[in-house]
Amino acid sequence: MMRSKFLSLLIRAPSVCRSMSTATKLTTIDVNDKTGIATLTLNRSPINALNVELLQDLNESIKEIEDNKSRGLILTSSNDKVFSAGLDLNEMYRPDKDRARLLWIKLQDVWLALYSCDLPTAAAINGYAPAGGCLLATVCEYRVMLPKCRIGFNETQLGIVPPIFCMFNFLNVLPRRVAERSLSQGQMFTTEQALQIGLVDDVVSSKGEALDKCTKFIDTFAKVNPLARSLAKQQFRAADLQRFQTERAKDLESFLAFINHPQMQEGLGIYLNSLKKKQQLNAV
Ligand SMILES: CC/C=C\C/C=C\C/C=C\C/C=C/C(=O)SCCNC(=O)CCNC(=O)[C@H](O)C(C)(C)COP(=O)(O)OP(=O)(O)OC[C@H]1O[C@@H](n2cnc3c(N)ncnc32)[C@H](O)[C@@H]1OP(=O)(O)O
Repeated sequence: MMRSKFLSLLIRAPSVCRSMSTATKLTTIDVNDKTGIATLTLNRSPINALNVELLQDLNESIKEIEDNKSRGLILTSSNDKVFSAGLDLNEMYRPDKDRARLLWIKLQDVWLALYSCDLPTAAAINGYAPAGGCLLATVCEYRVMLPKCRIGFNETQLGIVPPIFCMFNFLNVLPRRVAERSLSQGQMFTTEQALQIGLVDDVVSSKGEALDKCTKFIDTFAKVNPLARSLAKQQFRAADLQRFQTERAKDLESFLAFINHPQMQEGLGIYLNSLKKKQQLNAV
């Protein structure tokens, strides 16, 4: 209630860029008054690892942007090196059962909200985007990336089976053969490789340019009837959405079974440790 009152006040404010930031600030929303486009920024320090709270916040922000009839949604990160490090591995290692369940449900919700989003969506990938980071980038309709970053679904490299929604995203973006190979090999692509295979649409040298490119992409729909555009998008995605709904419960149980497997736990522990060790080495 308070929140919507606050929002309506902001909407009337005559600023060029109005902020609809959520109270927790794990994501922020800025709506450009000139273009009507909302920029949704991931803002969980240090590396936008997707934990329950960030995913919950992301869901609320997507809904807020849709409800406020923005003209489009641009997803980006406040970190200048990492778009998102993917799922927070601490939620999966020695997990709290209820939180692990919630984590997966919230991830499914975010995917669903973006995959079926009425608005045109674009990702300004201003840093590394492994696994869940790649999921957020490839669920959008357009991607632009900064140089010297990496993107991809590295799950199989970690002994993890990529869920079906990773497959849906890749099949929307890449030729089937490339999608299958890169998912099953857990390939991570440099920015330049990603451009070459079509995983990203463009490469630019700054975040500002990335946001401009995303705005231009969304502007290409300016003269298209919004309902027709939205229904055409839904039509393309209907079969995936139907399959997702059919398999959603099973997908959740598979995830829980998978992360609770002793071998998976051992592997996760080693991997988490190696990430921490990397920092220790850097400090030497
Ligand atoms: C039906 C389905 C059935 C089964 C499916 C099962 C599982 C789920 C499957 C798929 C969905 C998605 C899965 C994932 O997203 S798994 C996460 C994969 N992510 C990664 O592998 C990224 C690892 N991180 C990195 O490569 C680098 O950290 C990064 C390039 C992102 C940033 O590098 P930078 O040098 O800037 O920072 P670091 O010093 O490396 O990290 C800082 C700090 O953060 C910790 N860290 C890093 N990544 C994670 C993470 N994903 N979760 C939690 N913590 C992370 C790192 O250890 C450092 O911590 P500290 O030393 O304590 O400061």
